Amino acid sequence: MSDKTKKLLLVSACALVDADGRVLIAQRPEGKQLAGLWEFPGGKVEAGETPEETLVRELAEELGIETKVACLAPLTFASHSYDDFNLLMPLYVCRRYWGIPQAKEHAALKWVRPNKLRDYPMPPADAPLIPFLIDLL
Ligand SMILES: Nc1nc2c([nH]c(=O)n2[C@@H]2O[C@H](COP(=O)(O)OP(=O)(O)OP(=O)(O)O)[C@@H](O)[C@H]2O)c(=O)[nH]1
Repeated sequence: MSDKTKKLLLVSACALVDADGRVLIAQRPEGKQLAGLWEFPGGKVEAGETPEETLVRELAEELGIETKVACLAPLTFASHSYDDFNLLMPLYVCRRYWGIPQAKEHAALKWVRPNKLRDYPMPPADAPLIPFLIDLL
C-alpha cells in the first residue's frame, strides 16, 4: 500500500564501461547504510542539478575521473521502495572518461562482466538493472 509520508529520493547512477565491456561497481564503506554492498557509482541529485550534472560531479568526487554530460547515455531506471524512502534512480552508461577510477569514498572497486554482476551483493533496487546491462553489453 502507498505510504504518503515516504519521500521520493532521486539518485543518479552510472555504469562505467571499459573497452572489454566490463562494468565498474563500488563497495559501500563501513558505517553507511547498506555497507558492504556493491553499487553503481553515483549519488543524490542536489537542488538545481540535472541528473547528468550529478553524475559528472559524483564520478569526480567518488572515483577521481572526469567525464562530460554528453558522454552519459541513459539506459534504464530503478524504482524501489525502501523502508524510509522511495528511490527513483536513472542508470546511465558512460564509456568515455578521463583518468583511472580510484576508490576515494568506497571500500573497493571492481570491473565485472554484466553476467557476473549477480555474484556481488547489491542493494535491492539494483537487481532489475542487471538484465539491461547484459543485453547492452
Ligand atoms: N549510488 C548508488 N546509490 C544506490 C544504488 N542502489 C541504491 O539503492 N542506492 C541508494 O541510493 C542512495 C544513494 O545515496 P548516496 O550514495 O548519495 O548517499 P549515501 O547513502 O552514501 O549517504 P550520504 O548522504 O552520506 O552521502 C542510497 O540510499 C543508496 O542506498 C546504486 O547502485 N548506486
